[in-house]
Amino acid sequence: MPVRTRVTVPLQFADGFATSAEMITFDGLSDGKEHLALRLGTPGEFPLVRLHSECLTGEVFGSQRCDCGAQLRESVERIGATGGYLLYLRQEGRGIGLYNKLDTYTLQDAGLDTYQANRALGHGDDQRSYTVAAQMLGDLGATTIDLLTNNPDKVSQLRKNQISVREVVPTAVHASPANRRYLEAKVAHTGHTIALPV
Ligand SMILES: Nc1nc2c(ncn2[C@@H]2O[C@H](COP(=O)(O)OP(=O)(O)OP(=O)(O)O)[C@@H](O)[C@H]2O)c(=O)[nH]1
Ligand SMILES: [Zn+2]
Repeated sequence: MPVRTRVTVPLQFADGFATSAEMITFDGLSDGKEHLALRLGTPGEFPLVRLHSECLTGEVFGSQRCDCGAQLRESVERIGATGGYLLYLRQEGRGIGLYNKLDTYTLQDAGLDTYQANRALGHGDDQRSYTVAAQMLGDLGATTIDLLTNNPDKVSQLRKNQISVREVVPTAVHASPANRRYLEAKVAHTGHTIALPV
């Protein structure tokens, strides 16, 4: 499954941080979606990698209900400094899609947590598979990596798919009054390693 295109794109974030990324596309990804890899800095023997799941509300519009926008911004800078890859995975709403995610927000506003709301609408807690991410890393020749995440499921799924995760590097904690319940649910429910301030 080959790399299709590599093209350099200058980036500038809302806070002024500027860098550039090589954007990499792929032919024949197993789920047929347009996942994207960003090569940042100069990847060494053990590139720093983030599997980042799409969140249109958080990343495009700055929604404060989650930490996705801040994590994306942080990841680009940190990976660029170390050298590695950010895989931008088209897995909106932990795999249920944008409309379904917004439906779950209405239930969260009525008191359910993020996982209860998914289940109430007939979805799984987390429908993401990282098989395609492992395929992309294989194509990039990045099969022994350090992984930037607080999500233990990303680590275990990659390891089951022939990616050797040497070190798990936590992201910063981007807590705010608006996303605190969401982060607490992740810690309680899926064992995310997020040290929330008391
Ligand atoms: N269903 C649902 N999805 C959400 C909600 N809030 C955020 N998301 C989605 O959750 C995903 C977050 O992805 P990631 O940034 O990879 O976060 P993560 O799984 O916590 O893992 P790390 O950030 O690596 O620790 C994105 O696809 C968001 O769209 C929610 O309340 N409900
Ligand atoms: Zn989000």
